[in-house]
Amino acid sequence: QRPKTAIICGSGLGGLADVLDNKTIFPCEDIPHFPRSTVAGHIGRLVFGDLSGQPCVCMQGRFHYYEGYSVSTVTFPIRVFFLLGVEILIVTNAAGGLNPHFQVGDIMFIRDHISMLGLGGQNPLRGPNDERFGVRFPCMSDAYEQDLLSLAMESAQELGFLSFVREGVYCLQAGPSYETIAECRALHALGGDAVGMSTVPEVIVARHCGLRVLGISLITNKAVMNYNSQEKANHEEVLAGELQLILELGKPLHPNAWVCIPLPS
Ligand SMILES: O=P(O)(O)O[C@H]1O[C@H](CO)[C@@H](O)[C@H]1O
Ligand SMILES: Nc1nc2[nH]cnc2c(=O)[nH]1
Repeated sequence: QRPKTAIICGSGLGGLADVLDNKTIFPCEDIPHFPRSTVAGHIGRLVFGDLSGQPCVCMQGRFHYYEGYSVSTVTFPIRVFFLLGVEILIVTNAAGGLNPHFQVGDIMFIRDHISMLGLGGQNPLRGPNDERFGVRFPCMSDAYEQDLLSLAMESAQELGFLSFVREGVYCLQAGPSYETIAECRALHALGGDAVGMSTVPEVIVARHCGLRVLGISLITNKAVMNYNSQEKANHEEVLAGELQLILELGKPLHPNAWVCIPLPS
């Protein structure tokens, strides 16, 4: 059965694919033209299976611009999903919290994004437009679908997760270095609630070809905003994020728990 939903697992969040039933797994290196995953916490394989009885594909490990790939290579899998018949894309990521009210372990449903890469000219749709996928000038004011966001909020409420579920604006910076204190302050002043190095190019390509998008950030660390702080962003802490959330939620974990994934039928 062809998947209707694709889920991209963020840093350290590949465990999400473990909850699929009837799994069929393809390593990315066996798929023609797919990039290779080079980052710790990104296994690099496509896992097909059923989530709550619905056919899904999970990309266990994504590709990033800072790995040396162009933004169009990073987003190649999205077009493959589209051609497979996927209609809904759920993008997840690990992100640093810019909003002072956010805590480590919070889940942020993405309301909107600010792309430092995109504003700087690195848009995955740059170049000749392939009309088979979408229009030359796609709208992005509705990039993150309100209905999916409301559904996600309802699921979070049903699961009793509202105390640590937020909504906010995700900022993309190119990486791989983490932000300076001044950059964190600037991104927050611009309206950013969380910062990371992924997701936005995937969302742009998904919206171009008409996929419905739900974006979810797991706040794995608080961005350092103050020169007196001794905190230092590091990838080990980012990868521990899922563990932190599992501890917070307690066990046994609801199969869809950490992201409250709503799958519209
Ligand atoms: O966005 P994902 O892939 O979840 O990973 C985030 O975590 C890594 C940095 O620790 C960066 O790759 C950043 O983008
Ligand atoms: N850029 C960036 N990416 C992250 N991914 C997880 N945490 C962070 C962070 O603080 N900054």
